Amino acid sequence: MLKIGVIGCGFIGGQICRAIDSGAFDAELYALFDSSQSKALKLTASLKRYSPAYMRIEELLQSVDLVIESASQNAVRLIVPQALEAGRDVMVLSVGALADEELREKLFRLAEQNNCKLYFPSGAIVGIDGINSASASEISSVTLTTRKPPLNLAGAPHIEALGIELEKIEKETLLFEGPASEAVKAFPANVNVAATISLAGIGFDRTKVKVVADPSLSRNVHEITVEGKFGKFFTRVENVPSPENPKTSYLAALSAISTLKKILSPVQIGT
Ligand SMILES: NC(=O)C1=CN([C@@H]2O[C@H](COP(=O)(O)OP(=O)(O)OC[C@H]3O[C@@H](n4cnc5c(N)ncnc54)[C@H](OP(=O)(O)O)[C@@H]3O)[C@@H](O)[C@H]2O)C=CC1
Ligand SMILES: O=C([O-])CC(=O)C(=O)O
Repeated sequence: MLKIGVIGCGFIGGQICRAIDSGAFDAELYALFDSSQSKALKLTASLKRYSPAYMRIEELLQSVDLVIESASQNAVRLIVPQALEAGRDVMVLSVGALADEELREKLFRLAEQNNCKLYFPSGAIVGIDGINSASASEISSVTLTTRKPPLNLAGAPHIEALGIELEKIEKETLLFEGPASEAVKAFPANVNVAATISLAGIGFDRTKVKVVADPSLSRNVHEITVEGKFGKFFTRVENVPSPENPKTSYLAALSAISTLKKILSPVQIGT
């Protein structure tokens, strides 16, 4: 059985743990880590089948087969290189960290050198399958427009730096427009999806991102437009936000669970 260690026990980590705990996978939830030990212990106490140990990172990396990062971009920088050096496969949710070219190249090099897999789930968007297919030929443009209820953007460096008063936004307002490389730094907990799109498609500098605060919304909406030799496609998803962390959409957790299913399955559907 595949032994799994989850780093980050918030909304996505919790959903992944509960899915494994349901017994639906040929996998064992073996270890947890979170910067808040009490959060990890509370999660363990809520499980029925498994009782994952709370471990120091070094111990966790020596004990599991697959590491799932569902913590933060900082955790990717600190922990994922060590995980790959230890020969572990890694699923990364805080994909925005890979906008850093040096880190990205390091992770890809370590994965190759150590014969490890790096998995980036589709997250809160639909259309990564199409971008993957289209990228087998030429893609000319990719645009992501993310619309969220204003308060779901709270705490983002862009909002803090510009002193934007989110609670005073009364109509649809464009807050950011620029390349994915800048978007993921401006909104590290809101547009990791821009990084996933960049990795699948035409890179962080050519992928265009708009972030819009819209007080008429109750859902996190992501629209993607892709043009290339294949033609053109447009996707739009209206995501139910997590009640625990409304920046994050429920679909992001489901995509991680689905990626785990794909890893364990002999049958692979979709690109
Ligand atoms: N790829 C995608 O499509 C999506 C990606 N995400 C990203 O996935 C990640 C998880 O999201 P979500 O579950 O909603 O987040 P939560 O905030 O609910 O949970 C994250 C947990 O990880 C902890 N944590 C943060 N940094 C570290 C660290 N360095 N080491 C150990 N624990 C850490 C946090 O602790 P504390 O609260 O103390 O910081 C928190 O308990 C986030 O980075 C989020 O931005 C989210 C949605 C979509
Ligand atoms: O969950 C979402 O809607 C998207 C998100 O937060 C991210 O990509 O970081």
